[in-house]
This record gives sequence, C-alpha cells and structure tokens, in this order.
Amino acid sequence: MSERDDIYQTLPGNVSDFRFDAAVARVFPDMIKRSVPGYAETVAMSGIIAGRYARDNTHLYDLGCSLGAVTLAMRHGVRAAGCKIIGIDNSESMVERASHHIALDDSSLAGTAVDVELACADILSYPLANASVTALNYVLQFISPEQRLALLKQIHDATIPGGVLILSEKLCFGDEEQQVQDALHLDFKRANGYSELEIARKRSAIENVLIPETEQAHIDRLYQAGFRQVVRWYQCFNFVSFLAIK
Ligand SMILES: Nc1ncnc2c1ncn2[C@@H]1O[C@H](C[S@+](CC[C@H]([NH3+])C(=O)[O-])CC(=O)[O-])[C@@H](O)[C@H]1O
Ligand SMILES: O=C(O)C(=O)Cc1ccccc1
Repeated sequence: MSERDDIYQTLPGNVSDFRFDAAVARVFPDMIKRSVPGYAETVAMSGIIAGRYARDNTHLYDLGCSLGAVTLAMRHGVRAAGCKIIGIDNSESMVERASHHIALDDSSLAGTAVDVELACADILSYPLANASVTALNYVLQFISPEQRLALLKQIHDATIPGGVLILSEKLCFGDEEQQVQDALHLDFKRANGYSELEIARKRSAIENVLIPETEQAHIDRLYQAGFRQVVRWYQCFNFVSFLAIK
C-alpha cells in the first residue's frame, strides 16, 4: 500500500511549484485518490475501453503513466492478441516505481501477460505509431496550452482507423458553475482528510502548473486534431473523461 500524502502538512515556509518528484511519487496513489473525484473509475474503465478498442498487433499508450495504474488496467482488459502497452512518463521517480508495479503484475500473470514497456521520456517528443488505444489520464492539464493541439495531432496521426484516445482532465467553467464545482471539490478533499491549510498550499502549488480548460475547449481541440467523434463518457464534479474516436 502507498503511504499517506502529508506533503503539504509538513512542508515548511513558502510553497513552491508542484513537481512530480520522489516525495510525490512515494505518496502518489493516496494523493490522487484523495484529490481527484472519479479517479478510480476512470482507471478501471480504461480497462473496459481497452477491451473494446484494442486491435491485434497494435500498441496501447499510457502517456504520463505515473505509477502505471492505467497501463495495468488496460493490460487486464485487453482481449486482442499481440498487443504491446507502452507507458511513458518524464518523472524518473514515477517510472522507477511503476517498473516495480509492473514486475509484480508480471509474476502474477506469468506467461499470459500482455507485453508492457516503460520509458522515461517527454511525451511531447516520443515517437508514437500503430496505436489502437491511447490514454492521457489527467496529463494534458500539465502540458502548456500552446503545445496541447500538436500533441493531440501526433496522437491522432499515430492512431489506426477506429482507434481511440481516452482523455481525462480537470475542467474549468463559467463563473456560476465554477463556484458550485469548486465548493464540491473542496468538500471532497475535506471529506478525504485534507486540512484547510493543506488544501490552500496545494492550490497555490498547482496554480501555474495544472491549467484546466473548459469542456468545449477540449471538445473543439479534439475535433481540430482530426478525431471524428468525441463522447464525454464520465464526469465527477470538475473532472471529466472523453473518448475521442478516429
Ligand atoms: N511532458 C511530459 N512527458 C511525460 N510525462 C509527463 C509530462 N508532463 C507531465 N507528465 C507526467 O504526467 C503525470 C500526471 S499524473 C497522471 C496520472 C496517471 N495517468 C494515472 O492515471 O495514474 C496526474 C495528476 O497527478 O493529477 C505525472 O506522473 C507527470 O510526471
Ligand atoms: O486539482 C487539484 O486540486 C488536485 O489536487 C489535482 C492533483 C492531483 C494529484 C497531483 C497534482 C494535482
């Protein structure tokens, strides 16, 4: 089991910009479960989606894989033959820990396991090809807005006809809905044991790092990248997940 996220309890003085460093990697499963409403569902359903959309002899990509939760869900959901899942993250601490999770899974699945490869790399420059399913599970929000369309185009171009992108993101809204969604998200964090101080510090740490956009901005960009159909399959408060189909 992962350790409890107490990063913003114990941090002294000024809060610096959020980074996916060793301290975050250590507590990551606890942090994301207590911070992102619907996280467990989007991970579990990526396995179901992979089951439907993965094709024989193709790649599945988990871009910004962190500890490999989506990689493993997809591995357990894939029914097609000869697939390879490639998990990519540019945080060394994340990839190192992910490799342990994959190794544990390897030993429980033995010979039946779908191949998994991990890479410590920037997803903006990683060559993608022959993709039937790609996941960007709460990752695009950390990419600078000017680079988002180019990344989605690369994913689209690397995807086979009928293949999909799973895109999960934090949303922002017009003023009135923003107030409602913010209040509910705050309540979610409080209910999960975060103090007002921890919530305030985390908010300031992610302010310039996690840049949410509106649902419409995401839908428009997915079509602009070339996807022919976009389905919003899940939303919990201010976190959403789309399925974009080529
Ligand atoms: N340019 C980049 N290149 C590679 N990785 C990156 C980049 N930018 C950020 N990351 C990586 O994207 C991940 C975002 S967390 C994803 C959760 C996971 N998908 C999950 O389903 O458990 C989401 C969150 O913490 O809210 C981190 O591991 C970063 O190192
Ligand atoms: O949006 C928030 O308030 C978060 O805390 C999201 C988050 C979750 C995990 C790492 C960084 C940001």
